Amino acid sequence: MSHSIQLSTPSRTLHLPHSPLHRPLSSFSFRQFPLPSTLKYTSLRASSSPDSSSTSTSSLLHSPNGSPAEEKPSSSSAIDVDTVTESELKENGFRSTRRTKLICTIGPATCGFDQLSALAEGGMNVARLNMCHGTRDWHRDVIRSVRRLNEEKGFAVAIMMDTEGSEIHMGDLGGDDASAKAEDGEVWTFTVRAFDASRPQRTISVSYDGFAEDVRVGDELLVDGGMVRFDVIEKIGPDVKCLCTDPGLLLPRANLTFWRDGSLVRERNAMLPTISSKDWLDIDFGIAEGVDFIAVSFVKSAEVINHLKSYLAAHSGGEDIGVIAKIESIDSLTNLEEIILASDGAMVARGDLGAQIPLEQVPAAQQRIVKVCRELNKPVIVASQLLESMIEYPTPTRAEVADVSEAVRQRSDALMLSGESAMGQFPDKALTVLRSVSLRIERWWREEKRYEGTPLQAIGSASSDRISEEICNSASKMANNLGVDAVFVYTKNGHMASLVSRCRPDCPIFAFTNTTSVRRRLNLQWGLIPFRLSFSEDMESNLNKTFSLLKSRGMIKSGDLVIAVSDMLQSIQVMNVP
Ligand SMILES: Nc1ncnc2c1ncn2[C@@H]1O[C@H](COP(=O)(O)OP(=O)(O)OP(=O)(O)O)[C@@H](O)[C@H]1O
Ligand SMILES: CC(=O)C(=O)O
Ligand SMILES: [K+]
Ligand SMILES: [Mg+2]
Repeated sequence: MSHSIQLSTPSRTLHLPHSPLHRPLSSFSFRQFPLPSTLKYTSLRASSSPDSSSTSTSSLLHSPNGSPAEEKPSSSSAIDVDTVTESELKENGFRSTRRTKLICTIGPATCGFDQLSALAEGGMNVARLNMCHGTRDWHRDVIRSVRRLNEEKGFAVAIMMDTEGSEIHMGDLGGDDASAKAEDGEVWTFTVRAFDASRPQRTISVSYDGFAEDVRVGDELLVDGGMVRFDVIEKIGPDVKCLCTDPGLLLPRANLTFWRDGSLVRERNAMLPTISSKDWLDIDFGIAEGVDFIAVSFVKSAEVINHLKSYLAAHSGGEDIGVIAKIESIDSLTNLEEIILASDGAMVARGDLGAQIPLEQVPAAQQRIVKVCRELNKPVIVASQLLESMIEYPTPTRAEVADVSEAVRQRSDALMLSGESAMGQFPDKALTVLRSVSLRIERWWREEKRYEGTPLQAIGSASSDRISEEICNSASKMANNLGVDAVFVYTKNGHMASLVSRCRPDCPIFAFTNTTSVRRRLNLQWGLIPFRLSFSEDMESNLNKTFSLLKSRGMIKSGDLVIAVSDMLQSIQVMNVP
C-alpha cells in the first residue's frame, strides 16, 4: 500500500504524513481509475461498497418519500446557479467567493419583489419571516415573491419561518404608530385590557393575561431586553403603572421581561408552552407554503424539537423542513448540547438572550454555542443588533463592525439582519456591510494562511458515516495543504456537503445536488456554493459533465485544481480541470 497520492501533474507526488488516511486502516486502499482521455486523476477509495455510504445522521436533508414534483430536475444537461455567483466566479475567481452566509429578516422595508430582488443580488442567502409580526397573507406574499425570484433568476434563497413563541410581549401600538417614545420619569400603563379604538395615551397592551397578577410592585420591567426600562410602582386591577427609568423607543410587539431582586422572574415562562397554539397554526401555514426552515423561539429542551420534528415528518409530505433552535433563554443554555443535537441548526438569538442573562455574559455564550454547533455539525446563526445603528444611519459604528468581524472570525455559518432589513432605512447598505466585512476577514485568513486548526471530534457512529467524515476531514486538509481552487462535493441529501463545510477549508466548496430544496437548504451553511445538477452514480461522467458545463459558462478554467468527494463513492479525487 502506497502512502502517497499521485496528482495528475506527474512531477508532483504528495506525502501527507499527518493525514488521518495515513493511519494503518486496512479497509482503505488506493485504486487507479481507468483514465478517460480528457481527464487524468488518481483516486483514493474506501473498499466499503458505495451503497454503504449511509448518511443516516442527516435528518435535515434526508428525503424519505422521494421528491415532490417541483423538485424534479428540469433538464439533465442544465446546471442551476444564480447570476450573482456566476459573475462572482467569472470576475474574481474561486478564492474570493464569500464563505459566511447572510440572512435578512423581511419586513415592510423589504417585502416588495424589487426589494427582495435587490437583497438577493446583494448576497441574501436566507430570508427570515418573523411570525411575531404581519399577517399570514402578508407572509404568503413574501414567500411567493422569493420563490418567483428563485425561479426567474436562479437564486436558491431559502425561507426561514421564525415562530412567535409564548413569551410575554407588548401588543401593537394601534393606529399608524410605528413606535412610541418613553421619556425618563414618565408613568406608563401596561395593561392586559385590549383597546377597541385608539390607544389611550402612555398605555401599552400586554399579550399575556396573567401579567397583572404575576408582576409585583418593585419589579423592574425590561422592554426589548433592556432597551427601555421601567419600575413597577402600582397595580390597579388589569393595569400596571410603571415609571420609566431608562428612556427609549417602544416598538410594536416588543418582548417584555421582568426582574425581581436582580434576577429574571422565570416561574411564569416555564408554564407557557414553547410552541403556542398560534405557533402550531403558523407551522401548518409554513408547511403548506413550503418553507425550508422553522426557527423555534425560546426553546427550553430537546423534547420540543423532537416533538416538532415528528410533527413535520408526519405532516410535511416528505418535504424536509429544517428545525433551528433559537438559543435565547437560560434553559436553552442549560440544555444546550442536547438541544443542538436534536436540531438541524441553532441561532444565537442575542436580543432576548441579553434580556435573560447579564449582557456581559452574551459574548461567551455566543462563543460556546458556535463551538458546540461546529462539533455537532449543525449550522449556526449569529443574530440581533449586528448593525443596529443602521436602522437609522447609513454607516455602521466601529463597534458594530468589530462585532460582525468577531462572528465571522468564529466561523459561524451565518449572520442575520433583523430590524436593519425589516424596517430600517438602509437595508441594502446594511447587507453590503455584512458582505464586505465577511469578505475582508475571509481574505485576511487567506493572506495570513490562518486555516481552521480546531481538531473535530467524530460525530457518526456507523462505520460508513465515520468513513464519510474522515474523507471530508482529509479532503479539507488536502485542500488547504495543496492550495486547491475548490472542493467539489456531489451530494443527494446534503450530508456530505455539510461534513466538508464543517471543516471550514480554505477554498470554496461547490456543492452539487439534484434537488432544488436541498440546494436551498445548503445555502445556510458556511462556504457552500450550492448548484442543482442532475448526476449519476458514475463519478467520472459527473465530473466530465460538471467541468464542461462550468467551463462553458466561464466559471472554471483549464488547469484549476479541484478535489472531489461524493455520497456515491467513498473516494477523494484530486485533479486539474482538463
Ligand atoms: N413582518 C413584519 N412586519 C412588520 N414589522 C416587522 C416585521 N418583521 C420585523 N418587523 C420589525 O422589525 C423589528 C425587528 O425585527 P425582529 O425580527 O428582530 O423582531 P423582534 O420583535 O425584535 O423579535 P425576535 O426576538 O423574534 O427577533 C421588529 O421589532 C418590528 O418592528
Ligand atoms: C432573533 C431573536 O429572536 C432574538 O435575538 O431575540
Ligand atoms: K420570533
Ligand atoms: Mg427573540
